[in-house]
Amino acid sequence: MAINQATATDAQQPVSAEQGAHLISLRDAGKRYGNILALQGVDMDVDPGRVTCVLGDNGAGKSTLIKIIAGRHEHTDGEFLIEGESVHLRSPREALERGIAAVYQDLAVVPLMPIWRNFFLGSELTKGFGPFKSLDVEQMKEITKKELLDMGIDLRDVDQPIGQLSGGERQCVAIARAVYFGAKALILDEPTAALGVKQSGVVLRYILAARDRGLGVIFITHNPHHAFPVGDSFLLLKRGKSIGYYDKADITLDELTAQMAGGAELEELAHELEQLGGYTQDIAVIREVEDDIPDVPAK
Ligand SMILES: Nc1ncnc2c1ncn2[C@@H]1O[C@H](COP(=O)(O)OP(=O)(O)OP(=O)(O)O)[C@@H](O)[C@H]1O
Repeated sequence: MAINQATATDAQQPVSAEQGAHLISLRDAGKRYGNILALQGVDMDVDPGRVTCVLGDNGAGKSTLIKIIAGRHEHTDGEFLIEGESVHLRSPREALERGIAAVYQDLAVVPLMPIWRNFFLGSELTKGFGPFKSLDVEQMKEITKKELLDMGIDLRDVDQPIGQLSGGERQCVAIARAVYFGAKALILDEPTAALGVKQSGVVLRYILAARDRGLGVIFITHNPHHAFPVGDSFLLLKRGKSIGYYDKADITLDELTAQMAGGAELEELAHELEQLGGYTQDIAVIREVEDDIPDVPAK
């Protein structure tokens, strides 16, 4: 199997603030918690209008990576650059001020509040002055409706409680919200992990919509079948280390799946089982389950 590992683009070139710099770059980046090395040697780039996928199993280091980029934990090794400037983010607010928004799996929504209220939560529009100041409900409803429609999300009624939406729809509202509030980079933390095939397809479509709006999207997932159709580049993590960084042109879905499943480990297991009494069929079944590709709706 020939896999061309992409050199982390321009990895060694000096990037001085600015022109031609990537929106986000990590160079040999890592994170230590005391003696524990949670993440090491990560090179990746995020660019406007592109989807960078981060794949890895449990404990691979995905959460640690998000925490660094979203400003929740400072990196301890290597470099983190935003538009060419080397940074150490100290809070999610700092990340937001630099245009990096994160949408987490357990979305912070108020289920009983209407969709429009959740859309503007913490950034409510007001009208009038002084004692006559009040929430501009009509405008907030109108903007919510328009922004959702612009992303291709047609919800009948923005007045309904957000808790009545499906998990996938809620993720989509969060994506539209980040786009409206001017995010340049959007981190999506396993947005399809808890969803069925159909809902996952819906979320994947909005990932592409955010990309088409010019955002640099970082899509965290453990599912290569979700990553491959929407991704432009793929960072593979395993036990806190980068095991590959590929451009789409340099890897196929089968190769990505094999890398994720630990192709070599599976072969070894097949060999061992065979010696124990020929259970190679079990391996075939494992592979079939892994090949269960969900439908991704056309853009
Ligand atoms: N605060 C911490 N202190 C010490 N070790 C940590 C801390 N956070 C993460 N780790 C360790 O770093 C490694 C990577 O963990 P991380 O949570 O980033 O993986 P993950 O890919 O997000 O896994 P999962 O999908 O299971 O959430 C693990 O070995 C974990 O035990």
